[in-house]
Amino acid sequence: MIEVKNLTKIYPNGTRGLDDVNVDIQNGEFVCVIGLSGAGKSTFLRCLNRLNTATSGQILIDGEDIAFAEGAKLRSIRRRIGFVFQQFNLSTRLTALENVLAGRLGYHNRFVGALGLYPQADIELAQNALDRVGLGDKKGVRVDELSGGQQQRVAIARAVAQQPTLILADEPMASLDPKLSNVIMGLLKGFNKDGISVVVNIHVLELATAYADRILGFNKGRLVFDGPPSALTESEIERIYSGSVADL
Ligand SMILES: Nc1ncnc2c1ncn2[C@@H]1O[C@H](COP(=O)(O)OP(=O)(O)OP(=O)(O)O)[C@@H](O)[C@H]1O
Repeated sequence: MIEVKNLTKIYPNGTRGLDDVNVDIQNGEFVCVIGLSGAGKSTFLRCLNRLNTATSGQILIDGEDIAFAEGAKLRSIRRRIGFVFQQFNLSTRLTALENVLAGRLGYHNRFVGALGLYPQADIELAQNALDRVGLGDKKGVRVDELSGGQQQRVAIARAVAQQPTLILADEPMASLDPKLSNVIMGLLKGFNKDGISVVVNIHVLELATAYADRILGFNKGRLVFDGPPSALTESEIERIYSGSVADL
């Protein structure tokens, strides 16, 4: 369970990326985060796994506050959180399997990755993850020879190979042909059904309402909606999307 309390992020230039956000996310939930560009969706996700550090507040993951954790404590929490980026963040000169194996790095010392000395159990886990995203036959292919959609599926397999309790996905379809949106959301939903909590930033409202158990709506760094898709009335949608992008 994730408990976010009074989370505020003020960037060095004074922008409030997050403004006093309070939210609990239960184990196994599929949460979609919506809002205009600049509303704070990425800041929220990046604070949850500490790619960004908040200015104040708490982030309790299973009771442990990670908002300002460092060193071994941060590493041990982070390895159970998979992150899927808009731009995939793969090592393009490595194969699909090597990229997925990188999801295991948090479990080993630094020589294992550098020398490619992954245990057989990791190789099987990575192969299974690639099979689950439908790319088992591409394991030996360099990822720069794969399509964007295939690369994002490799990135999802890497996150899954971490054996995470939580996957965070920051606009995972934004760099892809819209036709692939349902493929990516479907994969995330499948892993969610296995018990992994999923939080996805998404700008397509119809996809958010189709897949989410719960929607979080941000506006100018503030959480202005928290509820199931069925509670997302026209007036709530207006509240979430009020203000122009230029104001933010
Ligand atoms: N590194 C930074 N330095 C200063 N301001 C930043 C930084 N990163 C984000 N911001 C600002 O913080 C606010 C929230 O940005 P954030 O990227 O979290 O929004 P978002 O909802 O994810 O938008 P998008 O959908 O465009 O990615 C915006 O006003 C943005 O300009």
